[in-house]
Amino acid sequence: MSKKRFMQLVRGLHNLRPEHRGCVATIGNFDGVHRGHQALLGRLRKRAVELGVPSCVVIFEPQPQEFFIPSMAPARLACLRDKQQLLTEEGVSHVLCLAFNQLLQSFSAVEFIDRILVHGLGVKHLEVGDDFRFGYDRDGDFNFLQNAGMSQGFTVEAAQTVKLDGVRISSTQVRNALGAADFAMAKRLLGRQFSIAGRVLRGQKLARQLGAPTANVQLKRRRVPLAGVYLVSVDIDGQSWPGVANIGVRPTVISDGAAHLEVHLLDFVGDLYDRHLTVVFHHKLREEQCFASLEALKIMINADVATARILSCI
Ligand SMILES: Cc1cc2nc3c(=O)[nH]c(=O)nc-3n(C[C@H](O)[C@H](O)[C@H](O)COP(=O)(O)O)c2cc1C
Ligand SMILES: Nc1ncnc2c1ncn2[C@@H]1O[C@H](COP(=O)(O)OP(=O)(O)OP(=O)(O)O)[C@@H](O)[C@H]1O
Repeated sequence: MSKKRFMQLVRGLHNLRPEHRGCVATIGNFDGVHRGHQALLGRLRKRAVELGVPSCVVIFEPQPQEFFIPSMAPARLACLRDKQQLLTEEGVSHVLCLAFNQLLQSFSAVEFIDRILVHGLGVKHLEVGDDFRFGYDRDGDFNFLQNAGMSQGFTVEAAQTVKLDGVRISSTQVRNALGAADFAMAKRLLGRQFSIAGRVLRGQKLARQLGAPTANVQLKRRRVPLAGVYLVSVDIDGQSWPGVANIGVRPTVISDGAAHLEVHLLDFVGDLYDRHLTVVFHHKLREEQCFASLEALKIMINADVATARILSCI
């Protein structure tokens, strides 16, 4: 059954309207919306129904680690658009996206509760994970929230940790699985296959000369948790095509130094510019390499395509 729903994105406290107030809420990065997040969101949904109020997820953009030390921040599993999509599928009524900046990072736990939860959202109930911490120096925890809730008129509950094979599911664990090209493990942690979605941009048109036209999927400088050449399938308007994808800086050709996602769809004829694609990753074929010539790169890409045909049985 399709879970297609409507969700409203509210950017910044100043855009909150009276109808957003009096909700049940949760807070966090929700990068990738893995199975731990999904369990928490299930509880949130249930509470919203019981209390007859909307549900709200408070997220930050950039994510706090990206604000503090951008170069050390982990790769993103999901950009804001992906999170919006995934949280919509989880039945969230609205997402409050706060800019994580100097001001927000300076909020003490008391200020955070006061300004965001009480004055901003008029929260009735808060659902958090049992390890949740917040506020300047992460000095607010579950007990702190519960005490604040008792004096400010909201309830707080902690969701039990969701584990897989005895280990707490986390965005970090998903990134590690992807880094190791363990797509089966990533699927078990996410509850779905890992994919990257984006619009097709115009490339340098070199790929045609290499015998494998590619769709360049926009990454908007987002750091992704994969690098190398992969067997993929590509969803376009409900149809799925097998393909090979490269994520990397393309050392063989003159490039801008940024990571690109390029995908060649097997046996596809047509124009993909400006279309929105979802690239689903299945298997790592090899690392990206710097070849001595375009001819050598062409031979390797042909070999990648041949391997992909064998693996996807076409
Ligand atoms: C399956 C596949 C494998 C690739 N492997 C490499 C590689 O190992 N090294 C590299 O420099 N570029 C690699 N590329 C990227 C090509 O250099 C790139 O597709 C080409 O430069 C065309 O770019 P354009 O689409 O901007 O014209 C690969 C591309 C594909 C589709
Ligand atoms: N496995 C889990 N079980 C239950 N709750 C979880 C689980 N993982 C995260 N949560 C809760 O979901 C909310 C959002 O978590 P958040 O995305 O910030 O962290 P995370 O998934 O643990 O990722 P990271 O690896 O980056 O710490 C928090 O309240 C957190 O406690």
